[in-house]
Amino acid sequence: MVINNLAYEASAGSGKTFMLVVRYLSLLFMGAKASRILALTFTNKAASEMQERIIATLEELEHRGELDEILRVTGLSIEYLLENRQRVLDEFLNSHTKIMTIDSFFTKILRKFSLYASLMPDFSTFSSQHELKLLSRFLKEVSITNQKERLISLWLSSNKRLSDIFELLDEFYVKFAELKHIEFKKQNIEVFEEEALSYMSELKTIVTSCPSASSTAIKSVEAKDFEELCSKSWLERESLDYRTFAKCYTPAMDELLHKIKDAIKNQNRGREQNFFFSLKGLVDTYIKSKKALYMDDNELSFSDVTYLVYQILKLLGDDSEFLYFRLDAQIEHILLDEFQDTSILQYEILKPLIDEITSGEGIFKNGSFFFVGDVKQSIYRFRGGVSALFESVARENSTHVEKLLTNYRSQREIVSFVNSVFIDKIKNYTPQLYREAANYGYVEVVQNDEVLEEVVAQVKSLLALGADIDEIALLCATNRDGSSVKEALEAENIEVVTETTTKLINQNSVKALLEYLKFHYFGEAIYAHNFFALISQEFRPMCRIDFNRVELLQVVKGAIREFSLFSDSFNLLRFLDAISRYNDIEALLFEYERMDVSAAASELRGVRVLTVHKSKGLEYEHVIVMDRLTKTPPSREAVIYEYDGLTLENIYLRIKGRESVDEKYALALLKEKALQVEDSLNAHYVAFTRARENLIVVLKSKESIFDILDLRVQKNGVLKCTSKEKNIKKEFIPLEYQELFYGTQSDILELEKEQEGDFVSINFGIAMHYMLEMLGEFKTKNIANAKDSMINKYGALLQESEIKDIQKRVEMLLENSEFISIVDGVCYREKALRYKNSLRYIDLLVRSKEGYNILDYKSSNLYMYEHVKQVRSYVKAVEEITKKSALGYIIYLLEDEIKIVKV
Ligand SMILES: Nc1ncnc2c1ncn2[C@@H]1O[C@H](COP(=O)(O)OP(=O)(O)OP(=O)(O)O)[C@@H](O)[C@H]1O
Repeated sequence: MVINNLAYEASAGSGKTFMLVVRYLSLLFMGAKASRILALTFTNKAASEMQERIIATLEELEHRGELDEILRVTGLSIEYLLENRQRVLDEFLNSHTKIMTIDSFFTKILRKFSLYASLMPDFSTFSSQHELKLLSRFLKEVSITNQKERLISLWLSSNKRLSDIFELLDEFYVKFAELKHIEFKKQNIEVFEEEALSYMSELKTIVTSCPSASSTAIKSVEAKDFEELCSKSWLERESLDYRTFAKCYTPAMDELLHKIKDAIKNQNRGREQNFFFSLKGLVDTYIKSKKALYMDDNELSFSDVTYLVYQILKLLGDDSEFLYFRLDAQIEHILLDEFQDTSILQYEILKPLIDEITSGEGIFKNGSFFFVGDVKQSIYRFRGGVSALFESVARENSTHVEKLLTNYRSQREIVSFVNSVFIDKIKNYTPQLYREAANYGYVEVVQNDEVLEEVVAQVKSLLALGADIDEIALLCATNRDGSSVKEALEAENIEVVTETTTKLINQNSVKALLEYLKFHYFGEAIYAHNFFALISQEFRPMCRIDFNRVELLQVVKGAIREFSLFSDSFNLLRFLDAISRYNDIEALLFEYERMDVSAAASELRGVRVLTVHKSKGLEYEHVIVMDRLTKTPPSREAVIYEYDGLTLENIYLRIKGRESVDEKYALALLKEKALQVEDSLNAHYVAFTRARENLIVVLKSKESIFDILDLRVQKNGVLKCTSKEKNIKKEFIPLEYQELFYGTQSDILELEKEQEGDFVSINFGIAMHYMLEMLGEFKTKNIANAKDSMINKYGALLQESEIKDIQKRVEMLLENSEFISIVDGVCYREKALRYKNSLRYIDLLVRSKEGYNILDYKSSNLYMYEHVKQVRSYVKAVEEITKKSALGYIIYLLEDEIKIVKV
């Protein structure tokens, strides 16, 4: 039976994702609505793959391993499942599913409650210039607030690059909630420096006054400044009674040694306080710059989104139920993948939702909570993932935790090899069992300092043995190594698939659709020709589509249908899903290059070259894991964060040699090093467990990243490549695709649907809106300027008579006393206009003493019913969010009258 509150903490390849899909399908078969199941992953790739896995499992249910598990979990009969499979699939494909990344989910929450953060709901998370803009704003702000000195001293005192300081600011910003309890005070560190130097001079006196002191001893106690003093190697010692000072040693020297160490320790601590004090001060400025950026440009990074959602949650305090009320109304079941990578902040945000479900007191009494993860695969500590969270969340929610003991992915040789390598390395490692049928497999550990050559030779030998090229993966440590491998393989005419080639936007079908959209937007014939070339069809003239009348998603769906672009089904589904996240055609066309969505794996050809981090959750028949091509750079992190379980206990400034004078710091450093080792072990564990049949590890003889594993050169099992029947592409069944529905803007700010045949031109409407925006205050004296701005921008698209007409309508508006009284208050104008002319959101929001007025301008009253519906939804949204009363008005600026309709 379904256990409502369940987690799987299990090793790689044991079927966690498998169980997640089983869970999802079991819920569907038991009657849960797909729109009420929230399934969160960490990457877009994982989200798309889960979606596809659900579809594929339903399509091939009778042949899938999942079937038995669904039967076990649901207690339903096989006949029932098979009879209902098509219905469940149809419902799934036609519902607003909620399978997405945790970042997208938070973005949806923020859109819904954006007014709490003084944001418009149409903020963007895509801008390619975001970091640069932030840096320039921050520097400006630093200069205005006279903090240049502070920034420079911080920069100098940490020996860091400016970009490192920037990274630190961001770290502090992300960890703001965890850092709250730690205080920093400015200190005078010179006293400690003087103190240390004066003890040093006493020490020097002792040594130099000893006639038998060696010249080395005398040189050892010379220091012209504090810095030189700190570089003395004898500071690492507990006593000076050793070779260098053998001839002049007295116990008084040790007393001085400890006094010097203490003074250095205090100086270091003071320096640390000053550093963090300055940093914290700058963090405020940094946050201010961030806020300015998202207020002015409506642009946010994902960490801003998480930060703001958290802030809203705290702001609402006990009222936070309100925040979740509307979400809860839609979410009945929560499924979380790769839970070990969840950060504390992310969990804090999810917690009220989980609490509601696990307490059984929400709207849905039968809600369920399910999460899977493997602490051994936690490799995102640098992003704030704290693996201890898994255990603590399970405890806190009284979650039933189960293990999965058998590896369903790999052959015996690989399972045994992994067990033998990690049993003594990873804490609490439980050896995995292997499937009965998995009696084969091959593992080779090969040492060759010519790593690239070896890797290419290995790939060639796999191919010669008949390996399917799409089933060979090469895992490397860095992107740069990936590029080198790619070049080396391509030089041998071996096809390669890398992250760039796997980008969705680089797939032919998607490229074609983008060209299609460009043609309809820009009107250049070249795009139309490109489109037909990419879909291998003969050119034929097309009528241009007006994006103000037809939704972007409909345009793309229309093109897929009209040109029968069904062969690349999964990529097209991914594309449809991805574009539903863009506000409008401009946002898509100007930012699609940053679209972080990868192509469906089944559609690509070549050896997969990817970093270990990117290989998480994936599996391949043949895996080659290679050593780093260059030396591992030393850790550059300036700050050490010391955690006790989930609590950030302390933070330290990394100072060279500090560990020999400060025990607390030395302990923290040790802990940090142990964690780094753990990270590396986990990364190797992830890498080795990706293989199904054959695993080859290529290592260097010196400075190998695998040194911590004590690997020995070996060959186990027999290298075999069974060439399987290639996936024959199935006929694509046209899907009735619907925009994935996350309950955000679409329900609050329903898209305006202007229909064909509007009698005034779209350009006319756009230009009129623009002029109204440019007007600023609603005063007649502003008309001339606003008109000029409008002509500047839209003059070329308008007839002279239309310009006059617009001016006349605006003048009439400003003479209308009812309008003037409605706009009496603080006015917030449509920000999305930056992206040109979007008519979708609230044109004007007026905050008055009584509440809010929402105004929507229209140049024609042909679609009054639609308009009223739309503005009503705005009113409802604003009232709900602000808890103040709101009134909606449609302002018709008609040819010869102003008509105001109150909704
Ligand atoms: N009960 C099962 N019966 C049949 N096949 C299974 C079962 N569980 C898992 N598998 C298969 O084993 C492979 C590994 O499963 P899955 O990817 O779910 O493991 P995982 O625990 O999520 O791994 P990782 O932690 O490495 O991401 C998949 O090919 C999956 O289809």
